[in-house]
Amino acid sequence: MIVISEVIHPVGLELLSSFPVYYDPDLYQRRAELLERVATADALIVRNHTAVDAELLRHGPHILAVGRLGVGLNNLDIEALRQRGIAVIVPYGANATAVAEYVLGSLIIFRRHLMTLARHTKEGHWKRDMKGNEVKATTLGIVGFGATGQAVAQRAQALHIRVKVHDPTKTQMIPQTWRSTSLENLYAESDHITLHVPLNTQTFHMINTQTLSLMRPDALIINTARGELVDEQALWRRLTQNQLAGAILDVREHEPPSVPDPLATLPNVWLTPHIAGLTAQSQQTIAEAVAAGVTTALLKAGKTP
Ligand SMILES: O=C(O)[C@H](O)COP(=O)(O)O
Repeated sequence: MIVISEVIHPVGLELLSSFPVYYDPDLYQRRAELLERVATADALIVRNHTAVDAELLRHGPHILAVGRLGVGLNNLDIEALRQRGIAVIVPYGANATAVAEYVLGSLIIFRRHLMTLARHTKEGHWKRDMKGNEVKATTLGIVGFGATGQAVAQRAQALHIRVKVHDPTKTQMIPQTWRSTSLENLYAESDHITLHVPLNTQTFHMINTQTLSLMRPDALIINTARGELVDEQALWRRLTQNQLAGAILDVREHEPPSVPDPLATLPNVWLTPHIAGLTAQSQQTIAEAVAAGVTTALLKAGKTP
């Protein structure tokens, strides 16, 4: 039995249809039932809401493979999975284009004030005095140089944006002209900063009062990675002191954020519901890759459809 506890593109269900599948896109919300369901599971397929931890693995003694319909792994206890010898299927890079297009698209729209102008114009105004800025010759600081950071850098270069990258785990892969001497310098030099690192103990609240103080007052922060990378209270303080141009946040410390949401009241903060990586194309590619990976893992373990 393959248990799928969060939403998957239909192509994934089709590809897995030769195996018995239990699919409930809301199952992650009912933990007790999920723990019962995994008792007979050979494989589990999740997005970012299902905590695949020691407790779940205890309840799923037969699990051979875990498929992740995305690339962030902070909801998976990787060490526990490794100890059990469970195959972890991750479609690395499959939503990099989606995220990179979101980052560059929203950056241009923000710097040209296009959301405000489109609203004003529909309201009957003809306001031609709100001059936007070009992104050409500005500096984009990219934190993290995995598949997504690389996709952002390539597109930024095509737009004649100066690219600065910091990723101590991939220094040799970063072209010399893109390398930032330190994270502090990247923060200080960038007109726009975009985060593409995983959430872990080192990256939790990496954007905080101290690091925000290094940034220029006209800097824009874009976070499409994980909400917990940003100390939202510190960000709110910085924004309300007019010490930052704005923030584009696709991910939040709590999802959905609790109401009232102080950040939502600020006009220079744009919020989207964790969709930067979600396009028709990325979801299809991800489902195909995870279905193929889970199938291979099950066949290898002698589980025939
Ligand atoms: O980790 C990811 O790839 C993105 O945050 C999307 O996550 P999701 O597919 O679990 O929604």
